[in-house]
Amino acid sequence: MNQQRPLQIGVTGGIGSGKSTVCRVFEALGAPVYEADKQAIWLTNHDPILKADIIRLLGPQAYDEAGHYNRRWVAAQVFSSPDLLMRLNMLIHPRVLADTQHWVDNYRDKPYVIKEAALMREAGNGNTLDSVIVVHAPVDVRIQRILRRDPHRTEADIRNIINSQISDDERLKIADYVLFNDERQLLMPQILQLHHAFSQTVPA
Ligand SMILES: CC(C)(COP(=O)(O)OP(=O)(O)OC[C@H]1O[C@@H](n2cnc3c(N)ncnc32)[C@H](O)[C@@H]1O)[C@@H](O)C(=O)NCCC(=O)NCCS
Ligand SMILES: Nc1ncnc2c1ncn2[C@@H]1O[C@H](COP(=O)(O)OP(=O)(O)OP(=O)(O)O)[C@@H](O)[C@H]1O
Repeated sequence: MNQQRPLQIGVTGGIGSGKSTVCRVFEALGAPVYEADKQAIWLTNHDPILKADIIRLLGPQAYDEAGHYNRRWVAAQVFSSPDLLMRLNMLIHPRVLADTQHWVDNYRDKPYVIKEAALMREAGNGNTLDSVIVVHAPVDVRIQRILRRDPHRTEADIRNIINSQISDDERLKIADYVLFNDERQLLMPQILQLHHAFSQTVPA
């Protein structure tokens, strides 16, 4: 396919909805995937200006003795303080957005690329995305999945994170497509349908 740029597709969803699971399937189908949350963490450890900004915002405990970003401690601070979370987001997101644009340039020959992120249009990501997929699952199912996957988190921790994120109703409003990852509907056929559609669409 000879086109100037790939379609940029966002994948978002609440904690435990199945964003990463969905992205692994897109990847197996040949789509490059940018994992914004993971890349954000990488930047907190490798971008010295960001590191200094985070220490200024949260204090030296944001990094452990070896100088690594202290995710558990930071999570305890920001997921119980909307103001701190917003300030942390404001430090991290401009860097993630810039990093994404460089990344996309590597894939001009692909029909579409995927950007997985906890925050989507609410973090300004929407400006560069052609479509947003919301992965949706009921809260109770998500909590059970996270309790199984992350033994260090309690149900109260998970509910705190859910309350720090936009509501399911708000998230569904920004969706161009919804993937239902509940226990009733099969995920694969839904993903395959989107893969075929994106593979045939030429960006405007
Ligand atoms: C807050 C931090 C320390 C929590 O780390 P921890 O290892 O405990 O959790 P993890 O990263 O697995 O995230 C837990 C859940 O919260 C979501 N999440 C991550 N960051 C955010 C955020 N800023 N706002 C809302 N939800 C978020 C994740 O998608 C996941 O669903 C860490 O996620 C972080 O530094 N986040 C800021 C980076 C960011 O803004 N990511 C989004 C980039 S678009
Ligand atoms: N349809 C499914 N059936 C059973 N388990 C699933 C399903 N979808 C996801 N899971 C499991 O649920 C857990 C959460 O899924 P995943 O990590 O993909 O969610 P996420 O939205 O990326 O999570 P986070 O918000 O924490 O980044 C994982 O252990 C995953 O294997």
